Amino acid sequence: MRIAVLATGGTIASRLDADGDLAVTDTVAELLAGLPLPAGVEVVGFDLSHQPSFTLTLDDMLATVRQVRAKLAEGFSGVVVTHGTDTLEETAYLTGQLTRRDARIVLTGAQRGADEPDSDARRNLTDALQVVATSEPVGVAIVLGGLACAAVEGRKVHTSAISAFSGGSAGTLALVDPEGVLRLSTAVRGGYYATLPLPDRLPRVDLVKLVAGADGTHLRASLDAGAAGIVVEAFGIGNAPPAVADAVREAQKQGVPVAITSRTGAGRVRPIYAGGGADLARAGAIFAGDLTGPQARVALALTLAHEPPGCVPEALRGMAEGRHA
Ligand SMILES: NC(=O)C[C@H](N)C(=O)O
Repeated sequence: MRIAVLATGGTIASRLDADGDLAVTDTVAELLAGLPLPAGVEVVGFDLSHQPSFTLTLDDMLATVRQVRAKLAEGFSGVVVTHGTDTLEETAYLTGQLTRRDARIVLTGAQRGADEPDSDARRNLTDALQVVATSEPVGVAIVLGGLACAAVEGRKVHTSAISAFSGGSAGTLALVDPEGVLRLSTAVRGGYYATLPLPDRLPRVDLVKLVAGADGTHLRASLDAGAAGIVVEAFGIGNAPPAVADAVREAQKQGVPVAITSRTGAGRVRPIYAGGGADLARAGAIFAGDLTGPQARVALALTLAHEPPGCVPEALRGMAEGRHA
């Protein structure tokens, strides 16, 4: 089985520089040097970029997905992407919606630099190769800290712990250790735009997190900045003060969709409170299921790039509910 390893940068490829700061240094050849490979696996490495993931844009991430699709089209059986963990969930969500749910694609990274004695860099890459090459495909996944979660479910939940990713309510797809891969579940969401050509670029979509006493200032700033869509991390089950609903109405008038998520990080949003979510829904906001703010932001950018304006709400709900385009 031939596996392509696409390196983009991140801590997995970083070492301390002369100032004592972590900086991306390692090439894919250095990442792979001396790495134990699963039996029957041949690996070919490609350097896509050398960036910490906090500098990546959605279009950089789209370029990575383009390379992932290209490698599969060239006949590679699977692809591993090495990536910084800070924004890995965005690239993972994008990849997960733009490729087939059962494709052999794994994204991985590390929490400790490659020159730390207890670095997780080599272990995570070894685990990623095990998962991507396992006999029954696990699907498009994030592998870090000994577990795999679905690419469209994963989110970074710890600043420094080795086990920094969670699959949220969807849980864990598989455990991975030197014994091998132990499958636990199957992803039900993902692959929404797997069969369509990739868009050339993704539109600007902003994410606004609400705090008590918030008004419409930040939504209006996003409109002024030319955002094509806005995601709000609202309170609880999807509530916001009336001033935010006023800003949603303004966005609606300008043809800019606003999606509602919850800043709680788990559970589905529903428009059930008078003066809160019910007013947001009447103002035209789209309730984005249980997507996190960053997931909904990528999902909204994807729907805006693929759909005529009238179909954006339905497509966004479809992605959140695990339907397929
Ligand atoms: N652990 C990491 O990879 C974090 C790093 N700052 C990055 O995202 O590039």
